[in-house]
Amino acid sequence: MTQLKPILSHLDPILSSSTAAGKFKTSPYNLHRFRFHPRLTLWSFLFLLFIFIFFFFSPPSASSSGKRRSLQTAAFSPKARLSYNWEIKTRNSARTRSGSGFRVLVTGAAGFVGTHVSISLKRRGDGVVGLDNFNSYYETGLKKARKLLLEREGVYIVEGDINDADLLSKLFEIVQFTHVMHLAAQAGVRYAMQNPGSYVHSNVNGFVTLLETCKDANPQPSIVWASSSSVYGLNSKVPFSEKDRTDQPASLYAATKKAGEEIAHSYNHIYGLSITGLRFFTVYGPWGRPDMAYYFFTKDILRGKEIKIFEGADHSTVARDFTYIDDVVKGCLAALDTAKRSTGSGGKKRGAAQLRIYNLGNTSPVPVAKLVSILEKLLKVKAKKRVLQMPRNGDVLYTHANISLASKELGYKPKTDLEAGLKKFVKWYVSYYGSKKKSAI
Ligand SMILES: O=C(O)[C@H]1O[C@H](OP(=O)(O)OP(=O)(O)OC[C@H]2O[C@@H](n3ccc(=O)[nH]c3=O)[C@H](O)[C@@H]2O)[C@H](O)[C@@H](O)[C@H]1O
Repeated sequence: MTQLKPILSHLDPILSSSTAAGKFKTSPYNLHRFRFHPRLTLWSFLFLLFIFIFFFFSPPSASSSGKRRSLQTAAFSPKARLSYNWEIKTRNSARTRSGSGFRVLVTGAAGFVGTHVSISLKRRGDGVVGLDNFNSYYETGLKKARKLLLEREGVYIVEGDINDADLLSKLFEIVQFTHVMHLAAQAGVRYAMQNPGSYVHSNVNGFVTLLETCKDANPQPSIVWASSSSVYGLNSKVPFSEKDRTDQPASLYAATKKAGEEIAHSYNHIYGLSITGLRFFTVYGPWGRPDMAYYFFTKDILRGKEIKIFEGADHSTVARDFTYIDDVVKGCLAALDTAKRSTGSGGKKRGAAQLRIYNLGNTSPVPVAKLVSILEKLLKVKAKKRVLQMPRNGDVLYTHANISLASKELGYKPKTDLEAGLKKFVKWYVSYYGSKKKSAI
C-alpha cells in the first residue's frame, strides 16, 4: 500500500481535475452546453488522448527522470517504503563536504549504534546514506525519533530491507559508495529462542544479500560490520582475545554472528572485498536499545516493578564488559579510516584484500548487581530486586575484552567508565520519556 504513495502523489493533480470534471458533468448548465457542442466534446477527447500519449510514451526528460525512476523503483522494490523523491534525497545525503570524504552506506541507521555512527560521520564531512527497515522488534517510535535526529543532521534514511537485492543495487547505482558500515542485524541474545528465523533472515540472509551487491559494485566498497562479543560463547579464557576459539556459541544470535564472520571470510577470499568485523561488547548509552538490561532496568526501577538479576551456579557473579557508545563510535570510525580498498570489481577479484576482526570492549567487566546499584544511585530509587539463577537462555556468565589489537591498529582507547556512561544515559532517558510521557518497549 505504502509503495503506492509516490504514484498517488504523482497522480494527485489528475485525480483532483477528474473531480472537477465530475462536478462539471453533473451541473445541468454544463450538461446543457455539452449537448449543444458535439465538436467541443470531440476536441476535448482528442486533447485528453494527446496528453495521455505524451505522458506515457515520451522518454524521461532531465527534470522528470527522478520522478519516473522513483515510480519504477517503487515497483521493483515491494518491501521498500520509498518517499516520492527518495533518489534526490539519497544523492544529497551522500554528498561529501570535501573531495576526500567517504560516501558511506550505513545499514541499520535508525538503530542505536547506526544513529550515533551516522551523525559522527556526517559531522566530520562524510556523505552518509542510511538504510533501515524500521521493524517492530522494539518500539518503532524510538527509531522514528532517531530518524528525525538524523534528518536534522542532513542524513537521509531509505526505508527498506537489506534482503531487498533490487533496492541495494539501485542504491549503488545512485551513489558510488566508498564504504559500507553494516549495522543492520537482529540483535538480542535471549530473543533468539522466541524468534530464531529473524536471526537467520537478518544476520545470515541479509548479510549475504548485502555482500552480493558489494562484490558486484564497481568500484567495490570497503565494508565494516558489527559482529559481537557473543561469538566467544563458552570460551572461558579471559580476557577474550581475537585469537581465542569462537566455535562454541551459547545462543543462536552468537551462532549467526559467527556465521557472519565465516561468510565475510569467503567473500573476502573469492571476490577481494575488504572486510572488517567489529566484536561489540554490550554497548550502552543515550538513544540505546530498550531490549537491553540497563535500559529496561531503568524503566522498571522508575515504575517500581521488580527486576531479575541473574547469577551463575553457586552464586557466582554474572558480569559484562559494558562499553559506552561514544567509545564504540570512535572504534567504528577508526575502522573505516584504516580500511584498505577492496581489490575486486564487478564480481572479479584482482588481488588479496584486507580481512580484519577487532574486539571493541571496555576492558573492565562490571557485575550486573553493580550496574543495578549505579542505576539506583542515579535514579534515586531503590530497585525491587529478585536474584535468580541465570536461565538457560543463551546468556553467558562473563565477558571481558582484550583490546590490544584494536588499540594498536585502530588507536582505540575507551575512556568512559560505567558510572559516567550511565549518568549520560539516565539524563537522556529522563528527558526523552519524562517530557514526552512515552513508554519503553
Ligand atoms: O556484547 C554483545 O555482543 C551483546 O551485548 C548485548 O547482550 P548482553 O551482554 O546479554 O546484554 P543485556 O541483554 O543487556 O544483558 C546484560 C546482562 O544483564 C543480565 N540480565 C539480563 C536480563 C535480566 O532480566 N537480568 C539480567 O541479569 C544478562 O545476563 C547480562 O549479563 C546485546 O543485547 C546483544 O545484542 C549483543 O550485542
